[in-house]
Amino acid sequence: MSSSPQPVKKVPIHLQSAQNRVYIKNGEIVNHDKAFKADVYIEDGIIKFIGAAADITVPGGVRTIDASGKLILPGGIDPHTHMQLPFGNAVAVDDFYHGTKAAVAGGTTMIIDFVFPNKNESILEAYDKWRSWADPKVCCDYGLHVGITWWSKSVSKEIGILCNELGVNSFKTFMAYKGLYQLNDSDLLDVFERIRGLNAVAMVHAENGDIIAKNAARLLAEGVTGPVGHELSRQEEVEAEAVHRACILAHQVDCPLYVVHVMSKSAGIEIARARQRYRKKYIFGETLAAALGTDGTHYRCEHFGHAAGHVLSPPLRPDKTTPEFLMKLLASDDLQTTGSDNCTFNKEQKELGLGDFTKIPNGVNGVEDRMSLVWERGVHSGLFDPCRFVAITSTNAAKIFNIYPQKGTIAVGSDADIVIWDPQATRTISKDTHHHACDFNIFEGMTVHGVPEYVLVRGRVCVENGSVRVAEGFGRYVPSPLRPAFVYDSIEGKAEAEQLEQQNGNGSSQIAALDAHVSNPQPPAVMFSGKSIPPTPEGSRARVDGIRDLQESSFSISQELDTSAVRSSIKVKNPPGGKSSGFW
Ligand SMILES: NC(=O)NCCC(=O)O
Ligand SMILES: [Zn+2]
Ligand SMILES: [Zn+2]
Repeated sequence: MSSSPQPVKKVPIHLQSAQNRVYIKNGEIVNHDKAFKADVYIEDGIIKFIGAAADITVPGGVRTIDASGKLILPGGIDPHTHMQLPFGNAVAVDDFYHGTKAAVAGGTTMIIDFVFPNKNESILEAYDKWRSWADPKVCCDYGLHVGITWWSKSVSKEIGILCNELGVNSFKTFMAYKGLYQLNDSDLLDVFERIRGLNAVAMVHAENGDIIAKNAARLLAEGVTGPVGHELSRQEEVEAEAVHRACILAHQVDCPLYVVHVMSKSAGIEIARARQRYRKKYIFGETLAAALGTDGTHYRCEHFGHAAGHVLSPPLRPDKTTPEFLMKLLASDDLQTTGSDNCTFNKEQKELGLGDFTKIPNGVNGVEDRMSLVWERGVHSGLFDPCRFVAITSTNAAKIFNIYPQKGTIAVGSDADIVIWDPQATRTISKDTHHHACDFNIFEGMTVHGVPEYVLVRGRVCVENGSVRVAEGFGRYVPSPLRPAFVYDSIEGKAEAEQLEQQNGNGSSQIAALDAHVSNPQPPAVMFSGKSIPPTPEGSRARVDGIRDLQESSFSISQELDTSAVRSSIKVKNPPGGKSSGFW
C-alpha cells in the first residue's frame, strides 16, 4: 500500500449554495489499491474533487466534515441479501426499509438482493414484483440477482430480456432445496451455457440436495428433530462436493461462476483448488459475516430459539477454527467477497420448525454488522490491511457485478457512497440496539473495533455520530451491465493460456503448484500508514495445519463429529408423524 499523493489540478469551485454539497477534510482515503491523505468534495451525490485543501476553494456554508484521524472508505457493498423474502410459511422481517436502514447504520451503502421466482412463475414477473417491493422502501442503492429456480425455454428467453433490458447480469442456481429450487446437473449445464452466451455471471448455492434430503429423513426418523439436525444433515463434505461439481460444470461450458455463501474449510479449499486449476479465471467465492463471526456450536444449545436463530444454509460449522480459516482465504485471495445473506426471522417464525428442523425458516442477520466484523477479525487482528478490507467488503463485488467504478471506490466521478470509519472506536453488538426488525442477533454481545462515524449515501449524510437518519425510498435501482471486464477479460485469455500449457505438457505440475500454495500460503503484505502489521505466527500455522489436515484425510472434519453423542443428548419434541415437506 502506498501513501503517494494524487496528482492534483487546481479546481476553482465557487459554490452558491450548501445544498447537496459536502466537503470532507483531513482524512485518509483507503481504496482497494492504495491509501493516501486527501480531501473530498461532493456535489449532487457525486465525488467532484479529491486532493489537497490548497487546491480547492470552498466557500462558507458548505457542509464540512472533519475526518482527522479517521479513514475515508468506499461504502460497503453487500452482494447477498434477502429482504422481505417469502420462505415457506414465513416472510423475512427485515423488509427493504428496515434491511437497508440496518445496512446503512453499519456502513453498507449498497445491497444486491435476490429475486426468487416461484416454480412456473415468469422470472420477469418475479423481477417486477421485487422492484415494486424495493423501490419505494430502499434507503440505499440496490441491485438484483435473479434465481433460476426452474428451467424451461421460456425461462431461457426471459434471462435474455433481464440481461439486455433490465440491468441483471447475475443468476443464482441451486444444487440444494430438493423439490423446491434444486436443478439437476443437466439443467445446470444448460443454464450455465445460456449465461455464458450472454456474457453474464452464474451464481450457485452449492450443497448436494439429494444427500441432504436423505440424511434429513433418516435423522427425523431416528428422533433427531431439533436444530442440530440441520447441520448433521448437511455436513461440510456435502457442501464441498457440490462446490467441486459446480466448478467443473461451469468450466465445461466456459462460464464464470460465483459461489455464494462458502461456509466451510472444505468448500473454501475447493474454491482455492479450482482457482489454481483455472488460473484464477472462472471461479469467485463469497463467504458470510455469519461464517466469519460465529460458529455451529450454537446448534447444540438446548434452547430451541437460540439454536434455531443460527439456522441458515449451508449451516455454520461446529469446528471453531473455521472462521479464522475462511478469513485467511479472504486474505490470500482464495475467496474474494463477503456478504451477509441477511434473511431474518423472528423467534415466533423460527418456531415453525419446532419438532422438525427441516421446517425452520433458513436465515440470519448480518447486513448491519458485516463491516465491523470483518474489520475486527481481519484488520484489527492483523490478518490483512485496510486496502484488502475495502476489496473484500466493496470493490471486488463492484467489479464482479460490473458496477465499478460507479461504486466500490473513492474516485472523481464515482457515486458519493462514503464511510468515515473510526478504526479505534468499539461497539458492542446487540438485538436491543441494532436497526434490524428482528428480535435476535447471532453476534449478540460481541465487541468489535471499527465504527462508521459518518455514512454518506450518494452524498446524503445518513449516519452521524451514532444517529441514523435514512430516507425511505431514497435508494435507486442500479443496473448491472453485461460482460464485467474483471471477469471476462481473464476468461477470454483462456485459449492462449491453454495452448501454452499443452505445448509445455505440464498438466500435473498444476497440482504440484496448488499443493505448494495451499500448504505454504503466502501471507499478504500488511502495511498501513507506514506501519507494518505482522500476521500472527500462530494464525499462519493454524491455517497451514488446517489445510494439511484436510488434504491428509479428505473431509475429515465432518466425519469427526460424534453424531451418536449428539443424538442421545437431543430431547425429542413432537416426533414427526409423516414425510417432512421442509427445506431440503
Ligand atoms: N441462506 C439461507 O439460509 N437463506 C436464504 C436463502 C439462500 O440463500 O439459500
Ligand atoms: Zn443460498
Ligand atoms: Zn442467500
